[in-house]
Amino acid sequence: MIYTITVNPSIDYVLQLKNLNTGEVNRTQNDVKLPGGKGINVSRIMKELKIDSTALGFVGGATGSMFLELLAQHNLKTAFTKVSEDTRINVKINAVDQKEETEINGAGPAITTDERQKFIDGLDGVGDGDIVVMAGSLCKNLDASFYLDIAKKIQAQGAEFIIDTTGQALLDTLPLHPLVVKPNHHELAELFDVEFKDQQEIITYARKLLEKGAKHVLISMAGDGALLVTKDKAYKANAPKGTVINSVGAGDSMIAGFAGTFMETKDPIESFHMGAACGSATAFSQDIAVKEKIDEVYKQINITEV
Ligand SMILES: Nc1ncnc2c1ncn2[C@@H]1O[C@H](COP(=O)(O)OP(=O)(O)OP(=O)(O)O)[C@@H](O)[C@H]1O
Ligand SMILES: O=P(O)(O)OC[C@@]1(O)O[C@H](CO)[C@@H](O)[C@@H]1O
Repeated sequence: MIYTITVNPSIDYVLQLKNLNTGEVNRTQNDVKLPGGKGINVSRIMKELKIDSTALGFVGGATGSMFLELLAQHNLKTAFTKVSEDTRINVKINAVDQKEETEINGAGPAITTDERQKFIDGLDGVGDGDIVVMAGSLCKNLDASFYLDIAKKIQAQGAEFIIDTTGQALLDTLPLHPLVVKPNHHELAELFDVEFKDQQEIITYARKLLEKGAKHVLISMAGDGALLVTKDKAYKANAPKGTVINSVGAGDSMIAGFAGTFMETKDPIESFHMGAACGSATAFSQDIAVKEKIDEVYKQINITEV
């Protein structure tokens, strides 16, 4: 079984307007509310790929109830831990004429010691052969060691983990050998406090994540595609041409496509191909991509050694 952990899920309030004028009243052309959060997006893509997953995390308050209602439409298996503070609302603004996406993400609820413990105890059933995907920001009073504690616990129970987070929280988990890490190229540069001049430098720094313990390293580069870097090789997936509608969740979709395919095939290149297809398919969709879109985009992706 794959478990996804979204510590800090959200209602994603996606607003589309022609132009965003800050300091003025702006009116939307179209708006939707989606059940958001990185692990949720991973579970949603896995559902499209017919791969079973259970979504875990903290939910609370009236916004938490609405989040669960929105999520119910997707028929995912879930086991959330209830908390007393409200689930956050994240605002995503797509200014169509300006071709600009602006995101404002809430801080999310504070988690009490009891709620934290209840969540950790809920992982007792995770075991041999399971994969746990941990993705997204932590709630405001959870320290960076939260992911590390989970990784240690589920590993002791025989499961593997994938982590999609940034900064020190990511670096701390590398000695535990995560199955996959997927920083985007900006996050990779920040990790090492460098600026990349070319693709070769990105590959060099991605390899440092392998040296520190990651089993597979993907680097996503939005409209420039993605890289899969192994000890002695590197592969590039192109980003097919298409109309970008809402790229929120493209990175999560890539992780879902990679992890789901890897669990079934153990073939990193085929998994990368599917990951890239899911990422671009989501960028070309209003919401997280559906299977038909993924299949269409898959045929337009080429994986080349670089
Ligand atoms: N404009 C685009 N055109 C085509 N493919 C795209 C585009 N944006 C994203 N993708 C695909 O999706 C992958 C993941 O996107 P991106 O690099 O934006 O991830 P991210 O920064 O983790 O995003 P997020 O946090 O919003 O999920 C890219 O590597 C690429 O394959
Ligand atoms: O604030 P975080 O946890 O880093 O990111 C949360 C978020 O931006 O990530 C998803 C897209 O990747 C969205 O569904 C959600 O709103």
